[in-house]
Amino acid sequence: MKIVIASDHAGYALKEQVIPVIEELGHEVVDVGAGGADSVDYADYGFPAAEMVANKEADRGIVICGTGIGMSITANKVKGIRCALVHDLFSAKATREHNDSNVLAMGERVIGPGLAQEIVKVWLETEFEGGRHGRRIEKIEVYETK
Ligand SMILES: O=C(CO)[C@H](O)[C@H](O)[C@H](O)COP(=O)(O)O
Repeated sequence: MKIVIASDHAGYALKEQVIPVIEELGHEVVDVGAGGADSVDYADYGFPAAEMVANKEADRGIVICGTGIGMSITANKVKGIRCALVHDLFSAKATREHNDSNVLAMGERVIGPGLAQEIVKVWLETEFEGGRHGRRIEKIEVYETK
């Protein structure tokens, strides 16, 4: 898959730590910044990443800020995006199986790199279950067309 990744300054170090994990799994990574730890605004990086997924220029996205909250709010403003803020392995698996989340948000100030790397692996490798969960997602998509 092609995976777009974005962070602000507060997620930059974790972004650098998860990129090799994504590549080791055989995926292509497109890094849309930030390019360092100087203070920036998460929306300037979260919107371009989410738009790449929504426009099918990337298969999935990973967005990282200090808490993951600003990035997840940003990504979920983009039509077609189902961004899950995840800081545990159960949720990483469940949000793929049940929500077919297409963007993963994490907070560098919340979890360490080891857990974040495991979350990324589980999130990338877990398939959507479909069935009743597909019906629920369709209701979100109908709402988005209003
Ligand atoms: O938006 C956030 C919080 O919801 C992100 O965690 C940001 O990374 C954070 O707000 C940045 O804070 P800073 O004091 O400007 O480093």
